[in-house]
Amino acid sequence: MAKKKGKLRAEFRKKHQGRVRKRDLTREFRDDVSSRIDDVEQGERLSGKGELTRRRTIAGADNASAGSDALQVNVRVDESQLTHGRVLSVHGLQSKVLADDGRLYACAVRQVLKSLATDQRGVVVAGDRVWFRTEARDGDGGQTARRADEVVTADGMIERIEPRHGIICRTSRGKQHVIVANVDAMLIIASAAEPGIKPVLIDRMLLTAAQCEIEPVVVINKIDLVDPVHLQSLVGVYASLGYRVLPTSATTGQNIEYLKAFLSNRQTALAGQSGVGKSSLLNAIEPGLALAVSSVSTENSKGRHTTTAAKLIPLEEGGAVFDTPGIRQFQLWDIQATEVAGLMPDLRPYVSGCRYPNCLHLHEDDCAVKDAVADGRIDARRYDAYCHLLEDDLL
Ligand SMILES: Nc1nc2c(ncn2[C@@H]2O[C@H](COP(=O)(O)OP(=O)(O)OP(=O)(O)O)[C@@H](O)[C@H]2O)c(=O)[nH]1
Ligand SMILES: [Zn+2]
Repeated sequence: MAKKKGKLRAEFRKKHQGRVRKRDLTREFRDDVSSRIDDVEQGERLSGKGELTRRRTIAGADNASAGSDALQVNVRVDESQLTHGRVLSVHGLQSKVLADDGRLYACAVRQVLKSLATDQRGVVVAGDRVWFRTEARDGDGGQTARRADEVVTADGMIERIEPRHGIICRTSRGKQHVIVANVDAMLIIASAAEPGIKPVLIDRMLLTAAQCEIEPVVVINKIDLVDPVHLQSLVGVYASLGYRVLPTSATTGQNIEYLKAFLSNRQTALAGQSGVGKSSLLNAIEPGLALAVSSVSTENSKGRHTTTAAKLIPLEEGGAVFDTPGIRQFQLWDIQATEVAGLMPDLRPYVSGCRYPNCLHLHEDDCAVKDAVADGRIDARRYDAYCHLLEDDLL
């Protein structure tokens, strides 16, 4: 059956020279591959059993002021015939998918999903939850570009991508590219010393987490190198804003068990500048990861900085972490100057009190945010960080 469909698909692709557009979804094609797609939002009924939803695939899926729309395709299929899994990584046209039963598959993506997405490159990303059809190994030869250390047991064809949450995007040449999806939490890792703590970096990452609607946890690693008393005021500021702050030490094991439990039921992205101890923390949490982590950290630096492939690493105790160079060196992405204050919980309550609706809270008169800084309701350091962020990155 799978083979027959594959053949039909190949014929159809050939006929349309590999490019299938929505208007090409004729009855002929749908009958051929039993693909029934229902464009619910545009009210354009093509058949009765599927849906095409327009969703924002931007950082912060529901953030009305950031980024552009992209099509995310949801083809409802008979799931009893399919296997469910998580995409660990994407290599060209192949995705490595971990099925719920622990088997690894090398999957291609059904052509109709690719053709209905606006950005074919981003049709499936690490972290995606997918339904796929398993295929015989000797099928259509989808066994290329597999790394030697990956034990892939079978091939598959991704038929459905579940709706995403927690999307992290990158903009290049004016286009949004989804890097990872279904990020439940973000560890914003700083170190108490070597390198010393940089609150501005923490603030930036907190902004991005807020924009992506991802739960942040501020981890202050290498706590063994300092007297914790010196960190009290900084920790106090973040804690008073409602952020979870966790002092850790990969060396002494402080709070490693807590972190382990936290990671065990989530998909978590790790962010933080080089040398703060991201790999060391992961190794402390799961010593068995040593190889995978050190192979990232010990590659020559050129290789390490040029790779942009996102990878989801499943953990023994459940949960998984994203290892993504692009997220490690967190930059501000796709944030407009006017939305920054609204993403900061301490500034947000005052924004509506400003005289000008588009107030940037810098040099404007009658600014409620500046008034709150002047009488101590907003921490001066946080306001200072806000001004730097705007002036250095966004204006
Ligand atoms: N004293 C102390 N040293 C630590 C701790 N965690 C990590 N280190 C050291 O800090 C250095 C950098 O640690 P890594 O784990 O490689 O840091 P990283 O954040 O993964 O760095 P990149 O891979 O460059 O992004 C290593 O020499 C570690 O031994 C800690 O809790 N305490
Ligand atoms: Zn203002």
